[in-house]
Amino acid sequence: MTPAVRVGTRASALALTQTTTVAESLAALGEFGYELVRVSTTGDVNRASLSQIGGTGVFVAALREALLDDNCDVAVHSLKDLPTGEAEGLTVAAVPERADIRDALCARDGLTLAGLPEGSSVGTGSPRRAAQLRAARPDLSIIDIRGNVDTRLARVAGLVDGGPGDLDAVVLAAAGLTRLGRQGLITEYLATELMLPAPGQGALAVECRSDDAGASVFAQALRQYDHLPTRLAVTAERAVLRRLEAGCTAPIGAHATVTDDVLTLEAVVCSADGGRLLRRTEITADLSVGGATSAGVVLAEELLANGAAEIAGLSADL
Ligand SMILES: NCc1[nH]cc(CCC(=O)O)c1CC(=O)O
Repeated sequence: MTPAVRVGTRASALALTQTTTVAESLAALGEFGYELVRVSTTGDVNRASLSQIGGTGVFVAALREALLDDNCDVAVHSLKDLPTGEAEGLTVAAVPERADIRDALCARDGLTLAGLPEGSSVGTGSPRRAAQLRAARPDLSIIDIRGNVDTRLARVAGLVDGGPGDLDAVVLAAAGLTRLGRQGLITEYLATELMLPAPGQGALAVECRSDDAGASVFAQALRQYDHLPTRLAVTAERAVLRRLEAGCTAPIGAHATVTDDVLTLEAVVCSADGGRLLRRTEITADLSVGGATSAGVVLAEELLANGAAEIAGLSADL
């Protein structure tokens, strides 16, 4: 009997549902058992504003340490929380098929974004969401919020029982809400024309030690679980972020779609106040990881050539 594969996860409700789905799929593909190893991360423990904790990878570092210390065999991350740099000794061995990429509005009284009265308060901790909200609705008051999905939902007046209800709406990733069974609270799926998601939003990454990526009991299952169109899309999106030398809290959105013959990549760079949005598209027929990376780099350079660094306060040079 093969020993159970140890699957590292954050301990939040969202992480646990995501990880359980991944672990079940892998275990079924590879015919092995699994156990969950819960790891708490700086992002979970520290309640300060995400922009304040700063740095990339607040949700990820402890999981990576657990892998490197051999406390688990694979780790499951939300791909959008994964820093774009390589992690020494570790490999993203599978990117499963992506869920809904959109951001979602959860508002009081079933309101949509257009229907929110003038001056309404909308909570988000994401500079990218804040800037695009301000661009669409300059009259709104955007409130910086933190906490897990249920804590944020509880801030909306009358949305869930017993919450403080001090806001008119919050914006969250549709994928996270759906994974938690909270999709019924979504009052509008925000169109990507209005709100480009974070690079990697709605996708997961399964990471393992590079030594195990080729030959371990679970390596074959990871290869089968990898979904190439999703991997190409997130590779292109993350290449934009990487070339712009920006992290997951930068006011940058990116979204790629992959059909049988082309990859279409869109990206937006925003000023914090939403006054300037620079948005461009790049298309490539090279459906390889290298081709997806190049598309992201080319698009980032076009954004830089049009003032992206100044608009978003980035330090990247052309
Ligand atoms: N930064 C936290 C985070 N990381 C991944 C998700 C949602 C699920 C996803 O995008 O895959 C969330 C919550 C949110 O942004 O609403």
